[in-house]
Amino acid sequence: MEYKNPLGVDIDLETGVIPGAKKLVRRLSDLKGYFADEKAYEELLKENPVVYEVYAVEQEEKDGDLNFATTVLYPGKVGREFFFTKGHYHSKADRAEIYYGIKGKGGMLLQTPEGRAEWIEMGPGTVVYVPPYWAHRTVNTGDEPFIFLAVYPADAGHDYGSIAEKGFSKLVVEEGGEVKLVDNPRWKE
Ligand SMILES: O=P(O)(O)OC[C@H]1O[C@](O)(CO)[C@@H](O)[C@@H]1O
Ligand SMILES: [Fe+2]
Repeated sequence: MEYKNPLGVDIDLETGVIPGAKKLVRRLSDLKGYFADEKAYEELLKENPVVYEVYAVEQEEKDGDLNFATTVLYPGKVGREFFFTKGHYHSKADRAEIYYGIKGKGGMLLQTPEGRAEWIEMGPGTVVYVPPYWAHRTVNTGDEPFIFLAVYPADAGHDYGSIAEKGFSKLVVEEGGEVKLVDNPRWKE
């Protein structure tokens, strides 16, 4: 038997950086078609801000193993809609996931393939259980970076397809200084 070596790393709780992790950067241009307000998107694209960064420690895609990653999701809006991660189902749809809030303020938007949406507020210390089959997207509803940890099966994979095409059934927007969930006009089952 070949055993893997255990690993301990210290997440920088201020910046979300995991030393030695693989870094991925997603700018606004990587989120084309994702935001409802296309005019506001084109306008902000001139600056093309970084929307989020991911620091991932990933294993081979094998049954039984675990990956983990921090995400630093920056504050901002496209029109009324708060900055978010792309969001995905898992390629192996029955794989679950755990999120843990580290810093800042936000939430998770989840939905079933039929479009039943749930919103869970997140702050430092919040644990979110993402059950099998639920798509998940995190949203920054605050004015500082929203940082969290995700732990997910190494063979879960990311299925971005349907979310990229039609989004979630709800949009997370600012209305009169408050966070509101409204129907996404582009959503269809
Ligand atoms: O993969 P997305 O939807 O862009 O969101 C990024 C975050 O979600 C994960 O894919 C985990 O579900 C992580 O890699 C990262 O924390
Ligand atoms: Fe996931």
